[in-house]
Amino acid sequence: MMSTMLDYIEQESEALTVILQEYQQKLAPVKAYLETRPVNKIMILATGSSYNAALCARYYFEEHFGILVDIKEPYNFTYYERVDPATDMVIAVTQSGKSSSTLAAMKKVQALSIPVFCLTSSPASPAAKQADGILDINTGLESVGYVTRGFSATVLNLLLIALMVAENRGLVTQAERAESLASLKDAAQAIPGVIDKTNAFIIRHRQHFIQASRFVAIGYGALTGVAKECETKFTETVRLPSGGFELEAYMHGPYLEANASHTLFFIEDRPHARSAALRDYMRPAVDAVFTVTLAAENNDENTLALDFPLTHNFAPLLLIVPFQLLAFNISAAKGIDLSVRIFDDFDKVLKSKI
Ligand SMILES: O=P(O)(O)OC[C@H]1O[C@](O)(CO)[C@@H](O)[C@@H]1O
Repeated sequence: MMSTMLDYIEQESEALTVILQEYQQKLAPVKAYLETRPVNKIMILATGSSYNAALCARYYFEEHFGILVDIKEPYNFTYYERVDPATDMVIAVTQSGKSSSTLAAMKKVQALSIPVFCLTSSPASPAAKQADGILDINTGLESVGYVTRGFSATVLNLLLIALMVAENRGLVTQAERAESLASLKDAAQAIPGVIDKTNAFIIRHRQHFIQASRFVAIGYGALTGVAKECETKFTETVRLPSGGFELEAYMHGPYLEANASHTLFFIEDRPHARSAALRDYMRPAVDAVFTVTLAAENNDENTLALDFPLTHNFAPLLLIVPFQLLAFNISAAKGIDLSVRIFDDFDKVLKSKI
């Protein structure tokens, strides 16, 4: 039987655990490259969910270790942008390995005699073949195009690359490295519990989610990537207007569209004063505000409290799961069959995937 999006979400815990066990082999080209030069600045080329995954991981590089990261949309990079001469390493992230814009951007970098790594779920794909080093996400491809397991696995691989670069540069002690790996393992193993809590939350608010007509997710720091992936996943599956915003950016224009038909999600790794202030301000203006947080229960029925403290930069690994489940459940409740392709000739006509 064909796997569903729900099957892939349920496989995340095991998939992340395997990645943690095997990343030294799967990401070996990174280690070999680091032996040739120290890396201080990385350029990531990615689009869609892969771009969102890079947003989730970037602050572990940057805020935690001081390793600079530029994330670029491949199409604009190819036609309008240049490589910063300070760039030490280029990683193209494409789960399918078939995104044409990412492939074209890789070729532009390589034409400058700069090597490009490809982080992909498909080591036999065109982008992987084009790469100077293949970094295997180590999950295999998903038969459902609306990736979930692959998204979480991409975030984890990028976090592990950050750790490898930091280790090479002497930015992390062996004790901190071991502690970080243990924390990532704990997070992977916490996913089944997150799924249970989310299922109870979805049952509680099912009627609301089914009739909602506009979804907005708001996050800060690494959680901006979670908000953006909520936008991507809801748009792809629920197929209603859905937006994902950085907290402060939402306050500069987007809030003005709010009305009584909006459902707002606030994404928090712990109690966050600025997020709470915006939530309190917006509550009377919209249909409902929900909070998805790693903090403990607070008796608010509109809060999904995962009660699993985690450092900010690892929080996306757990906080994305409720949005993946919401996307699956709301689309199912609306009778959308995700196994039926729509716009079936899109790639053939637009050639966005080869
Ligand atoms: O990571 P990839 O395979 O380059 O895909 C990027 C994006 O393209 C899509 O597959 C749509 O074509 C999205 O679902 C995905 O986020």
